[in-house]
Amino acid sequence: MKKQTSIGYFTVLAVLLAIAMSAYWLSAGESKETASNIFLAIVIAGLPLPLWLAQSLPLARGAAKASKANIRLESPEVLATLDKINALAVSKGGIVTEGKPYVAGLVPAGLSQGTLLGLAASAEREAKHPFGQAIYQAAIARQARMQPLSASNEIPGCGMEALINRMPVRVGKAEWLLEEGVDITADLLTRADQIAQRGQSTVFVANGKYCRGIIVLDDNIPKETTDAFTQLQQQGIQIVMLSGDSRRTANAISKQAGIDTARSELTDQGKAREIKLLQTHGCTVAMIGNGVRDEAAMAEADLRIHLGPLPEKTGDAAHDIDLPENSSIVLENNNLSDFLHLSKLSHKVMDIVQQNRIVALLFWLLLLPPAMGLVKTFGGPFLPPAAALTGQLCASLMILFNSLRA
Ligand SMILES: Nc1ncnc2c1ncn2[C@@H]1O[C@H](COP(=O)(O)OP(=O)(O)OP(=O)(O)O)[C@@H](O)[C@H]1O
Ligand SMILES: [Cu+]
Repeated sequence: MKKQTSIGYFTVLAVLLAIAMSAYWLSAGESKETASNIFLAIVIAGLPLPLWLAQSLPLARGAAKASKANIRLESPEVLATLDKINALAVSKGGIVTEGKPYVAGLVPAGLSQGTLLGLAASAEREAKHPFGQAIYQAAIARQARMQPLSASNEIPGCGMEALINRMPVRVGKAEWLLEEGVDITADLLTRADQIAQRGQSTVFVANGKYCRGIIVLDDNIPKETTDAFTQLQQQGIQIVMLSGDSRRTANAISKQAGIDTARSELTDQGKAREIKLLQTHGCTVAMIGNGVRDEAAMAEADLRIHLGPLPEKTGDAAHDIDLPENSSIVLENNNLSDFLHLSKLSHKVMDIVQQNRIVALLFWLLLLPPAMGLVKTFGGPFLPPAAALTGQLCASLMILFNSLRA
């Protein structure tokens, strides 16, 4: 958008300059015909067509290349922003990790493992959070005995509460259970800390006021993901993980994944604040988020990246590409290394834009002074409009061919 208005400015300037100079030469005794030629030559030489092509051609070329690699861009201008990105914010679940958590251990307190799992799964039956779903699936796989629930309520960022046998059963993070008045023994809290230091997540299960144990959840970190992080860091992009999980778990995972900074125990709004904080520190931030809970943070980021294929088309052809959650970039191959390739492409494209702008500038410097009559003051001719046109075409062609290298 900004580019568009500056193109408009340059056009107005060229016309004003043309009027002023032809009026000047008319008053200096030149014929009307010469004056109108001067007017034409200045307008043609001053038109910002090459300057406009300088950016739009390489960007369009880059966007076409990206599209071939199954990378959808909101607009080609996304590449210009991407060139400036120096921080990448990522969510933990589903971005750093595979996003397929599984129950990796049970730490019951005074009951059997099966009973603990069955109790938690009974509460998690309708859970949306991947942890809840993993617990429910594990209980089915292990044929743990489940009880009917009369009501349940999932509290985002905290856990699940359900009414089972007229008793409130809660499954979630320790801080939340403690707030709800649940007693958690120091021993269990220590166990959870030790588990978290391995990069696993823990959720506590409470029946009424009593904590019945811990469920340990694990989620793999794909090697391709850590490789992509390393290479992005080599390109000068710092990786920041934003997580709702505990500090110990988040720190351990970020260490395993080779991530620079981890921010943990964050709410939706907390994640959004972290993005703003990065920006006030001078960072241009891209974010790869995960689902509805990251929408607030995504909205703050300079670039919003969606990892994974586009949702099925609903059949209305009104929008040719309907990017989810206002994404700027969709990596349809669900591959983080595509972001790396796109980032490299953006640097190449913007280098070419820079060269093109120099070409456009040089031709201006070459054409405008003679068109204005600078050579005439030294006894030479005015620049004929046809020569101005040839010069502009020449600049545009040079820019076109240079842009093909993108
Ligand atoms: N249905 C649930 N069952 C059990 N625990 C839950 C549930 N929903 C949330 N929690 C607890 O709340 C914590 C925070 O959840 P949140 O969705 O904010 O982050 P996360 O999924 O752990 O991490 P990230 O945001 O990095 O992917 C979880 O780590 C978990 O302990
Ligand atoms: Cu920074």
